[in-house]
Amino acid sequence: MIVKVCGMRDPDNIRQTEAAGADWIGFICYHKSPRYVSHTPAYLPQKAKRVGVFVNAPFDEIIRRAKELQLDYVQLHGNESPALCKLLHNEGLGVIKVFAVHSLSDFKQTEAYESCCDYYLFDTPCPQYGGSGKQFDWSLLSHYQGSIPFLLSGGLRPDSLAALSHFRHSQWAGIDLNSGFEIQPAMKDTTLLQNFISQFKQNIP
Ligand SMILES: O=C(O)c1ccccc1N[C@@H]1O[C@H](COP(=O)(O)O)[C@@H](O)[C@H]1O
Repeated sequence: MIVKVCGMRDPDNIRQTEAAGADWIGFICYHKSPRYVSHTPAYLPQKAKRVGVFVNAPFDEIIRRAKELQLDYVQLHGNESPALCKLLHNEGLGVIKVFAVHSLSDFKQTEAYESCCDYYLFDTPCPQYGGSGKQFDWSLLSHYQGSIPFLLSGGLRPDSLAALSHFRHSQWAGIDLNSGFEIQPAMKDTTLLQNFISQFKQNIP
């Protein structure tokens, strides 16, 4: 299982999060977010994959930030088209398309992205596009029958372990941790993260 920790910008906090066992570390490149990363942190993850989070950004901006932050993946939270995903994929970037899950009809939209995405991320709908701190109804995911693996996101917290241990889906590939582990926006509690990640990986390998 992949454990992604998102919304980071402080160099020491990034280093400690990587040491805590995060497989992927995310940088929010959306200027309206309180976790916005305006410049390249003095430390970038070396072992963990680097993920940039965007909301309706133009192709050129995504490519510029991908170079600056040495991104492995781009995570797209807006109305990005399959054509844009394809262009980014052709540039050598891994593509994670995000879908806000309101109802089972939302899974229909995923079909158009199957040939251009590496992962999907299912998140809670919110006006700010992400970082809501709220969980959605995971039982809706039983209606997702696509071929692309997905990360589960939205409001995961230190006390989510029990619920995660009961969750099952053949395409479930990982989780995304964000505001539920913060001391303040963009600063994670790395002791909480270390405990959570080690228990998660022991129980759900
Ligand atoms: O965290 C943000 O501020 C943010 C803003 C805009 C788009 C995405 C954002 N974060 C992503 O939101 C999800 C869920 O976060 P949370 O656990 O509910 O706080 C996660 O994928 C973050 O990458």
